[in-house]
Amino acid sequence: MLSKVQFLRISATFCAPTPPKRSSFQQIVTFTARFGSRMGSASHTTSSKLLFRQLFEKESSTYTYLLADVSHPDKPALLVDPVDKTVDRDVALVKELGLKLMYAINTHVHADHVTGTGLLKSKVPGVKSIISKASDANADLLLEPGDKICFGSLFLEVRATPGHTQGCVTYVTGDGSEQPQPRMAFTGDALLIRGCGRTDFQGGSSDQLYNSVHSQIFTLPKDTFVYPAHDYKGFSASTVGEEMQYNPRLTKDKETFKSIMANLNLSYPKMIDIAVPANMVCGLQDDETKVVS
Ligand SMILES: N[C@@H](CCC(=O)N[C@@H](CSS)C(=O)NCC(=O)O)C(=O)O
Repeated sequence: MLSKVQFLRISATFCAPTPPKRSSFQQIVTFTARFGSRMGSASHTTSSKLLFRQLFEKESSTYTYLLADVSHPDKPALLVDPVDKTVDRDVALVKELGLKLMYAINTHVHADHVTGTGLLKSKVPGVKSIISKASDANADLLLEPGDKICFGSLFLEVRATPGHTQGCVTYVTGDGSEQPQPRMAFTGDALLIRGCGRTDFQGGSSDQLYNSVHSQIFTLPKDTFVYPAHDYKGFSASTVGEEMQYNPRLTKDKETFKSIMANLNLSYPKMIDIAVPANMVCGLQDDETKVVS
């Protein structure tokens, strides 16, 4: 029997070049982009076939992202960084849009809110939870850098971007003619718009975060859209080029960055003692029937 990690590796290998088949992922189809956000429609276009929604949870200022391949007969979908408090909204939206939710994915073990992953698994049969192996958290599928998450003909690739936490990853839409253009990077808390995640707990390291952003995100094409897990300033999206030019922390040299991060003087997130243990089991405690709320 294959382990979960082996399963993912095989999916990744077969994902892009596999000719269309009838079921689940590993399919190559075409898609139509439909954008929306809490601040109105995003002002950009991407390749057709992709349905994309940016959703917001106001207490923790968290963005959740819904992506689906609507040209595929099953309309396979995934949610990035769902929040427990807004799961009912997200499930209703998935239903209204006629999507088949396959994956509930986290960019990292959040400290400020409980992930919606566990609730989604209990409310939508068949949904698989996903997080990085480096997070040491439990989930159905544990990712390593380079792995791909396929939904229909589309996929996200996994880039390791530790520094805010040890297991942070950034999910980037695929590179290829059938994938959305410009590319889209779901950066979690590694890169925020004109900011970045703090580095003072959960194995955080400003040295590592600087390296992660510069090597894994700032090397993407400049027109790549940046979609973070949080925003505290009223922004909804940025681009790699914009952040390379205007990010007040990450445009500095590494030593200046480290000094900025060491002097943020932020108070600990209010929910940290509840959120971290709950999120280490993807929002489920003990077993899949006991859900943290
Ligand atoms: N006040 C909020 C927590 C705000 C916070 O610390 N945000 C984190 C991401 S969630 S762990 C962060 O990295 N912020 C960076 C920054 O520069 O603000 C609460 O109590 O939940």
